[in-house]
Amino acid sequence: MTNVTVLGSGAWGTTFGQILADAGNAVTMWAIEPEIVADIRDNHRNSYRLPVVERLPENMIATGDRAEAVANAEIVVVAIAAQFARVALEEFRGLIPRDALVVSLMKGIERGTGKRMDEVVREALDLPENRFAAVSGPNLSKEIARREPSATVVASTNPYAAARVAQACSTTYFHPFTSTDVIGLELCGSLKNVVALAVGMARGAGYGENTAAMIETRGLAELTSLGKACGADPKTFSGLAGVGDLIATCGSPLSRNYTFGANLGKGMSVEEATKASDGVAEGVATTATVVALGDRLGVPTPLAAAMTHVLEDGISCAQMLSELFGTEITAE
Ligand SMILES: NC(=O)C1=CN([C@@H]2O[C@H](COP(=O)(O)OP(=O)(O)OC[C@H]3O[C@@H](n4cnc5c(N)ncnc54)[C@H](O)[C@@H]3O)[C@@H](O)[C@H]2O)C=CC1
Ligand SMILES: O=C(CO)COP(=O)(O)O
Repeated sequence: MTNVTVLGSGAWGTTFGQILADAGNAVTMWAIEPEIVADIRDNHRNSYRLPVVERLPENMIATGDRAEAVANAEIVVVAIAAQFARVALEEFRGLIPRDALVVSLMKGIERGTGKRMDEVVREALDLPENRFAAVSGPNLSKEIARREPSATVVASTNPYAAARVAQACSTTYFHPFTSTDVIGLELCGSLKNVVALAVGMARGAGYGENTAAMIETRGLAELTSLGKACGADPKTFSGLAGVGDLIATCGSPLSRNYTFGANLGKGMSVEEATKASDGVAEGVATTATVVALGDRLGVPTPLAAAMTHVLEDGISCAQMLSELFGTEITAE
């Protein structure tokens, strides 16, 4: 049994807390929202972010006090909306025990700095690389909350840390694999959200399988070239965190990114789609950062660029797809 604290009690944070509790750990949930803390603590529910679960496990408690939340933690898991991760984690600086591992579940890139979540978490907490791990894979929270079988990848440059975190979240229905490719894992999780926005948009506009397959395949190529230029292992992109997560996210209305895109495709504005979203659609903030990253590395990012025009200039799905094609005929 390990003492694990989860920072952020949204849909995925709470679901991951349930996995950790099912795996036999003592789980403490922390949230910035007092009503969520009270609901988990008093009712064993998170009716705000995860109503699909009738009763959360008994070995899962909650507090809104930062110092109390992490005082005895051996593993600290971070599941906060990516754009708020830095500011939220800076409040925990100096509070987390010196030997605790810190794990990011987040799938996004920080706007302004263009930094991945492994960089943001380590900077905010002043954390050495060997105490960091990231978890990413085809993990739609509502399915896993119902304990449907699924798998994920735990990556750390420290194989001991990856193995320890994988052990802590291994259950009969949730199977973690390990990896040392943190950069690849982070990029897969963040960039697939941009692809899911585009596929959702095409679906919302009424297009079928060919269009979806085209966006997914070209999106994967874009994600892989960017990843390679950043030093990622290309194998990661064909694994669970890459193709696996693309299949899950681009194919399911349970994905907030897919649904956000679908709402745009049906004619909603970005503001309307944001209001309609059931939680954070990380791809919205990540899209422009992908274009900037591509520009910096000299890697073309036509899909992210076309989606930036959707999000910033309101172009239609048909215009987005025609931008994606371009006018030049090239080798695949
Ligand atoms: N929902 C899912 O199926 C999955 C989500 N993820 C990733 O996990 C991360 C969290 O996702 P969800 O829990 O589903 O999102 P959510 O929208 O349900 O919850 C977001 C969380 O961020 C917290 N937050 C926002 N601003 C904050 C601040 N300033 N200080 C402290 N906390 C703050 C909220 O309180 C909430 O707990 C995202 O990066 C997402 O991409 C990864 C895998 C699966
Ligand atoms: O990352 C996810 C599934 O693996 C969840 O996707 P959304 O954030 O789009 O809901």
